Order: sequence, then C-alpha cells, then structure tokens
Amino acid sequence: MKPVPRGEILVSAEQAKALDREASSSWGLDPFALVEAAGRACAGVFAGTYPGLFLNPGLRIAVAAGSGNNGADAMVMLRALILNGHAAAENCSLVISRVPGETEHTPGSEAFRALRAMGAAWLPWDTRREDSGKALESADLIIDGIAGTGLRDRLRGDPLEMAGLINSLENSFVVSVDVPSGCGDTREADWPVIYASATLAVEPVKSCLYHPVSRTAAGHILPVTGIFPKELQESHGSTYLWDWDAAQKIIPPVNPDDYKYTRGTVEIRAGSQGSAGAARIAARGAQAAGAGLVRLLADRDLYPILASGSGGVMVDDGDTALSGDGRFTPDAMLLGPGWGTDDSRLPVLRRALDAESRGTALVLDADAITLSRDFEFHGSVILTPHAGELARYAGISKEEALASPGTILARLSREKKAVIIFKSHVTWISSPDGRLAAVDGMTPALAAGGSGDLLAGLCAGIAGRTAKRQPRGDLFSAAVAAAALLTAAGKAAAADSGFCDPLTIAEAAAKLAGAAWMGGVRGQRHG
Ligand SMILES: NC(=O)C1=CN([C@@H]2O[C@H](COP(=O)(O)OP(=O)(O)OC[C@H]3O[C@@H](n4cnc5c(N)ncnc54)[C@H](OP(=O)(O)O)[C@@H]3O)[C@@H](O)[C@H]2O)[C@@H](O)CC1
Ligand SMILES: Nc1ncnc2c1ncn2[C@@H]1O[C@H](COP(=O)(O)OP(=O)(O)O)[C@@H](O)[C@H]1O
Repeated sequence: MKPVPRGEILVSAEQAKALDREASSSWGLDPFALVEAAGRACAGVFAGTYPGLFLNPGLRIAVAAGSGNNGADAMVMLRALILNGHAAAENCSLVISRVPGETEHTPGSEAFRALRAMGAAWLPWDTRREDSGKALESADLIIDGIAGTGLRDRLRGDPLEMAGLINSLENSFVVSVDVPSGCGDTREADWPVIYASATLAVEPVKSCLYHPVSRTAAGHILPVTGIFPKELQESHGSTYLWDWDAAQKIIPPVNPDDYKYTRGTVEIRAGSQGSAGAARIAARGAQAAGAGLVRLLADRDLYPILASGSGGVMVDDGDTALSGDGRFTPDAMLLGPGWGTDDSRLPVLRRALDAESRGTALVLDADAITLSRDFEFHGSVILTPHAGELARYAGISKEEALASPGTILARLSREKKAVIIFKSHVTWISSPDGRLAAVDGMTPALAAGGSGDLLAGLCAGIAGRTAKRQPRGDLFSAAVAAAALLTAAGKAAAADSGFCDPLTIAEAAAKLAGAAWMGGVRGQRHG
C-alpha cells in the first residue's frame, strides 16, 4: 500500500508527556534512555548543520541547565560533543539552576556527574552568579536547556535571570534544546523567552514553536529524529507541519487529456475603486494553481481596466453578470479580495452561499469575511483571515489569535463548519473535522500588499481543480496545499528577484505548481 503523504507531527506539551509515558510503559524507553537518545541526536544534528562553528579548536561552550530533563538533554548533548572531539572539556562550563544532590538518580544528575568527571567547570547560578555570568558571557556557543515542555506559566526567578543575560549577549550562538526556554503552549506575547539562533526540535516537534507569537524566538528550527518509533508518535499527534514538498502530493495532478472545463473552473468577485490590483492578482493566482478557466466579475467602472490585458481570464461586468451565466458553472468561487464591505455586496454573497449549500467550494477572503460574519455555512467554505480579520470575526484580540492559533481555530472551524486559513508569518489551517496544520512561513518577501490576494486565488484554483474530481472534496487539503505553495513561491521569487511584486510571486507559484501537477503523468489518468 502506498504511504499516505503526511507533514511532520506536531504535539503539545501534554501530548509529549503522554508519549513519554507510553514509551516507558510499552516500549521499554525509560527517561534515561530517552534523554540519552535525545541529547546524542541533538549533538549529531547540530554538529552536522554548523560544522564551521567547530573549526575553532578553542571553542568555548556553556550549557545553561534547569533541573529537569531539558537540562539533562543539553548536558548529554555537551558530553557527546566533547566525546566526538568537537570541544575540549576544559573549555566547557555548566551553569545550573540547582546542583543535584549526591544521592539523586535522575537523567540530569547522571549527566551532570559525567561532565564534572570529564573536567567541565560547573557553576550554580544562585550562589556563584558572577562567575556564572562570566562563563555565559565568554562562551562562543550557549546551549539552552533551562526549561522545555516542563515549563509552568511564564519564566520566573533564577531561570528568568539566566535567560535575560543570555538574550543580552549579542556575539554568542545560542542553541535551544527542544524549545527556547520560556516558550510553551500558553505563551503570550509579553512572556519572556530566550531568543535562540537555532532550536533543536526533538521529535515529536512541539507545536508551540510554530505559534506565531513564539516562532521568531526559535530561529532556525532543526528537527532531531530517531528517538521515538513513528507509530508511537502517530498515535499522539493531531497537528501536522506541512511544506510544499509534502503538500503537493496531497493534490492530484492534472490529466493529460484534461480540457479547460475538466481542469476546474473558478469564478471570482473582487476589486473595487482603489484596489483593482487585488482582482488581477487573485485571478492570476487561480490560473497559477492550475484552474482550467477563470472568470472575473468586476464592478462596471473597473471592468474595462481589468478586461484589457486579462491574459486568458474571462472578465465580465459584475453589476449585471450573474454567477453561472457565462459558459460554465463554477466549481469554486472566490469572493472578497479588495471588494469592499458595502452592503450592496450582500445579494452576491447570499447567492454564493446558496451555491455553497449545494456543494460549490467557496473561498471567502478579506472583505467577504467581514461581510459573512453572521451567515451560516454548509461545509464548503474556506475563510482566509489575517490576524486582524480573525480577531474581528471571532470576537477575540489579535494577540490571542497569534498566541493560541490551534485552540482558537479548532473551535471556530467546528462552530462555523468552515476550513480556516489563518495567515501570518506562520500559517495555520483548521478543518471542521478537527484536523489542524501549520505551514512555516518566515518569508518576508510575502510581507507586502497583495500576497493575501494571491493566496486566495491559489486556494480557489486548487479547490476548483479538486472539486471537479470530487464534488464536496477535501477543502482542507486544498487550503494546506495553497498555503504551502504561496510560501514556496515567495521564497523562490525572493531568491530570483529580491523584493518583488505579487504578480512575480504568482509566476513563481505557476512554475512550482506546473512542475508538481503537470509533469510525470504521461499515460496515466488520475481521479
Ligand atoms: N517526548 C519528549 O518530548 C522528550 C522530552 N525530553 C526532554 O524533556 C523535557 C521536559 O523535561 P521535564 O518535564 O523534566 O521539564 P523541563 O522542561 O526540563 O522543565 C523543568 C525545569 O523548568 C523549570 N521551570 C518550570 N517552570 C518554570 C517557570 N515558570 N519559571 C522558571 N523555571 C521554571 C523547573 O524549575 P523548578 O520547578 O525545578 O524550580 C525545572 O528546572 C523536554 O523539553 C525535552 O527537552 C527528552 O529528553 C526525551 C523526549
Ligand atoms: N513574514 C512572512 N512570512 C511568511 N508569510 C508571510 C509573511 N508576511 C505575510 N505573509 C503571508 O502573506 C499573506 C498576506 O496576506 P494579507 O495580509 O491578507 O495581504 P494582502 O491583503 O495585502 O493581500 C498571507 O498569506 C501571509 O501568511
């Protein structure tokens, strides 16, 4: 049987703890074995990713360790770096929040004793603060193991002071183990956190790393694998991290014998005075995602502008044209990019929702999200809010949305019977059936007006294409693929053209989507 394409599993701290318990009771992996495996794997991944750091024979490394297993992981990592010849024990120090008692037998106490025996300096933060500070200040590399998934509430006390000092050091490389200390499932924007250069994300990767509010603290996220059996992780995770490589596989390619009507048809209502560009970008997005026909219904005063140079998009006068009165009934509709929130839009919205109740995929973006707030959906809607729009729509603050996207979206998707794409520098996607996904963004090329219009178009294009194959098909997959495609296109366009306009990003998306969904299907029909 072919494996189902999947992203990477993301878990909450609770799920990680449940996994640890099961690993111990059913797989013979006790905490000592897990810490040993995690710490060694962290050393391997880190040394493999940053070989240049270890060219310095006098490299000074300091571990900042709390009293839990996160600190133990960090100490085992240091021990492995020393044993593998990456650092000399006499150049290494341990800054610890608590000295383990002589009779204590925990993964942390054992790792501490091993390093002490190897000759690493050790400094308790509370009684030797000045020396501890000097050890951290003079380190080229700081390994942060102050607190991981055992964090309760916001950082306080000695760990907070240690984190404050580490954040003030500009010239050292800081690598956090598992999560940057201070980062947790409930972290809010003003909670202190270590800002790491890189984070060794011990599998299963913790979802809080991808909460928009904490993502920048994690720096370069490096997955550390080979610790838990895959089956065990699968049974504890419910959220997946998708990138374009994985996401393109969940959408079927076009068929060699497809015709424009069978490749998926899309109808778009977008643009108003002052934002005609949004309509053009959205329409190009739908084409770039592979739709066979795209029809744009624009306000009468914009119609002549948009119709000229429409590049294959069928542009019509939206004041008189009705949905489905062209040559095709759309497989997917998109309402909203640059549309305005005037009440005169409501009859069109009502008709679109009527079509949605009969199974037509409906993407509601920007102004259409605001307009549809009090309407009921029927399972075929995709909403694409950014933080401000989500906050208004759900009656919460922007900060809440950015801090706890999973919880908020899961509830809202279920209540509204809609797939939701929550856009920010990390994009989160939820489905009414409980599925959750994140797409890492961190692509500043997309932080420019028009990227959201492009996403809406890509989304409608993919939804139209898949709806043609399977009426009432999986809109969640379409949404995940669209978000992953936008990010990949943003990166590709930035690499080629630097700061570029959304139509250039649309061209990059068309290239990626074409390579994924048009190649390699010779002699084979799909769907
Ligand atoms: N399956 C996995 O994911 C695996 C997980 N593994 C690893 O175990 C880690 C979890 O270890 P854990 O449960 O022992 O707790 P941990 O993160 O070390 O935190 C405890 C420390 O934090 C401190 N502290 C807490 N709250 C605080 C606050 N508000 N403000 C200040 N301090 C606070 C607390 O202080 P204390 O309460 O002692 O004063 C103590 O020092 C996990 O992240 C991963 O690295 C791997 O080894 C194997 C596989
Ligand atoms: N720094 C970033 N990294 C990754 N993606 C980003 C970043 N900034 C913005 N984006 C993406 O760009 C799009 C912007 O959408 P939106 O704010 O609606 O823009 P507009 O309304 O101007 O089209 C979203 O898909 C968002 O996820």
